[in-house]
Amino acid sequence: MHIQPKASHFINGKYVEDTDGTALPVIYPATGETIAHLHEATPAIIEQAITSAHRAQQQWAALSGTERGRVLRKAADIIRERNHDLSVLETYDTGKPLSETLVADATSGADALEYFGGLSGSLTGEHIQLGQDWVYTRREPLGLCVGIGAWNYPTQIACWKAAPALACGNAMIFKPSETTPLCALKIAEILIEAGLPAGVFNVIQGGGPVGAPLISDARVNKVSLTGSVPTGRKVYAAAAQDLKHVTMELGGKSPLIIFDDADLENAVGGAILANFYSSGQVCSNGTRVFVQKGIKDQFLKRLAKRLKNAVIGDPMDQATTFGPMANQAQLQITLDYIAKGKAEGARLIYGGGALDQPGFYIQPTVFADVNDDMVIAQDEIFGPVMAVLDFETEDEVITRANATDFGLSAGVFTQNLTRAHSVIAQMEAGSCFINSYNDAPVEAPFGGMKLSGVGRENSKEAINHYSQLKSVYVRMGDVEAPY
Ligand SMILES: NC(=O)c1ccc[n+]([C@@H]2O[C@H](COP(=O)([O-])OP(=O)(O)OC[C@H]3O[C@@H](n4cnc5c(N)ncnc54)[C@H](O)[C@@H]3O)[C@@H](O)[C@H]2O)c1
Ligand SMILES: C[N+](C)(C)CCCC=O
Repeated sequence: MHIQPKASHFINGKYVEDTDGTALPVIYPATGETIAHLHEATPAIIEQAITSAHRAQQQWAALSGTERGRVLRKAADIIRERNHDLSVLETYDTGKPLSETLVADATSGADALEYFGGLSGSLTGEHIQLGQDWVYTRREPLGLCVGIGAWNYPTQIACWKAAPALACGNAMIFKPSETTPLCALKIAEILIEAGLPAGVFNVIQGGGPVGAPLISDARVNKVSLTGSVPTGRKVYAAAAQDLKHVTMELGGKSPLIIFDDADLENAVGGAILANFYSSGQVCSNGTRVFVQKGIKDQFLKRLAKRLKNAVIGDPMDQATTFGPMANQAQLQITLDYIAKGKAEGARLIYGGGALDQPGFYIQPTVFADVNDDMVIAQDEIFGPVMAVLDFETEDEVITRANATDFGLSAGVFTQNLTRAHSVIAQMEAGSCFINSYNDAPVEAPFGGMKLSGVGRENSKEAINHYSQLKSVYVRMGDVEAPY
C-alpha cells in the first residue's frame, strides 16, 4: 500500500502538484515519524480547483438525479470493497486503532454515498394548486460548495459533505485538515473511478490560509465546516460577507446524565464510548458525566475496573482498542487540561499522564468530584478526559447540563422511559441519546444547537442545506393590470 500519494491535490479528475507550496509533512501519530510529504495549495492551485469545479458543476447538475445517484452508489460499493486499505490509511492519517477504523470510517462514508445516492433520484419540488392558477417549485443545486474538514474523521467528514452536495447536483472543493490530508484524496480517486465527471469533486491541501480564499471567492456558493468554534466564527463571518449558505459542525462539551435507576454496566459502557472512543477526539463526546449521588461510588469503581481492559498500543494491531492522539499539539493541550484539573482540586480516579514511548500516547483519564465552575467542566478538551460530576435531583441536573454555550449532544441513562424522554426534550442539544451514546447513522440528522453549529448533516435534512427552492407562479388566465 502506498502511503505517499501521487501528488498533493486532486483537481479536475487528476493528481496535481505545485512544489512552490509550503511543505506539509504527514506524521504518523503512533510513532511520530513522517510518512508522506505534501505541499499546501498555492494561489495557482486554488484558482485551478475553483475554475474546474465551477465549470464541471453545470454538466453534473444537468444529469438526472438517478444518473447522479448511480455514480454515488458505485463509489459506495468500491469503498466497501476496499474498506481494509482505506481503514489502514485512516489509521495512518489519524492514529485511530484499526479495530475502530475498520467499522466506523470508510464504512460510514460508504453509507452516506449510498444513502444520498438513493435519494438523489427522488429530489423533487411540489405542485401547489391556487384555483385555476398554480405554483410549482424546483429544487435546484446551490452551485459550488466548499467543504472544510477537521482531523478526527477525515474519510467520514469528506463523505458526509460530498454525498449530499453531489446528490443535489453541486460540485465540491474539499480541504481536509492540514494534519490529516491523505484520506480525502482516495475518496476523490474512487469517485472518478465510479464515473463522476472530472472537476465535480476536488481536494486541495493546506490550513486556514488555503481555506479562507476559497470561502471569499465569488464563485463559491456554500461552505460546510467541521471544526472548532473559534474557526467556525471566522468562517461564518467570512461567508456572511456575501450571504453564502453555511453548515457549521463545531465543538461540544456535552452532558451525559446517569440516574440511579440506570443499568449500571450499560451506563458505564455508555460513558466509556462517550469519552474514550477515538482517544476522546470526538465532537459529540459526553465529557460532563453527571452521576446521581446514590450510585457514584459503584459507577466509579466499575469504570476504573473496565478501563483496565483498554488495550493501548500499536493502532495497526487489531487487538488495540485505544490509540494515540492525532497530533503532538492535541496531546499537549490535553496534558495541560489534566494539569488544570489537578490544580483545581478534581480527584484523579484513573490515568492522568502521557505514555513514555514514541508517538502521541496518553492514558484514558477520569476525574471525579468535578464542579461546574472548573475549567475541565467548561472547555472542550478534545482528548480522553472524563469529568464526573455529582447530582441529586432531575430538575437540578437539567439546569446544570444546559449551563453551557455548546449544544451538540446530550445523553441520558435511566430505566424510567418517561423520565428519559422528558429529560431529553429539555436538553439544549441537537444530537441526543437515550441509553446509548455516539451512534450516528446516516439516516438521522447530525448537528448542534447554540455554539455547536448551524444546519444538519446526514438524513433528508441535509438535502435542504445543499439545495434551494425556486417557486414558479403560473397564471392560466389573463393578466388584470390596474392601468
Ligand atoms: N460537530 C462535528 O461534526 C465535529 C466533528 C469533528 C470535529 N469537530 C470539532 O473540530 C475541532 C477539532 O478539529 P480541528 O482542530 O481540526 O479544528 P480547527 O477549527 O482547528 O480546524 C478545522 C478546519 O478549519 C480549517 N481552518 C482553520 N482556520 C480557517 C479559516 N480562517 N478559514 C477556513 N478554514 C480554516 C483548518 O485548516 C481545518 O481544516 C473540535 O472543536 C471538534 O469538536 C466537530
Ligand atoms: C460518528 N461519531 C463518532 C459520532 C463522530 C461524529 C463526528 C464528530 O467528531
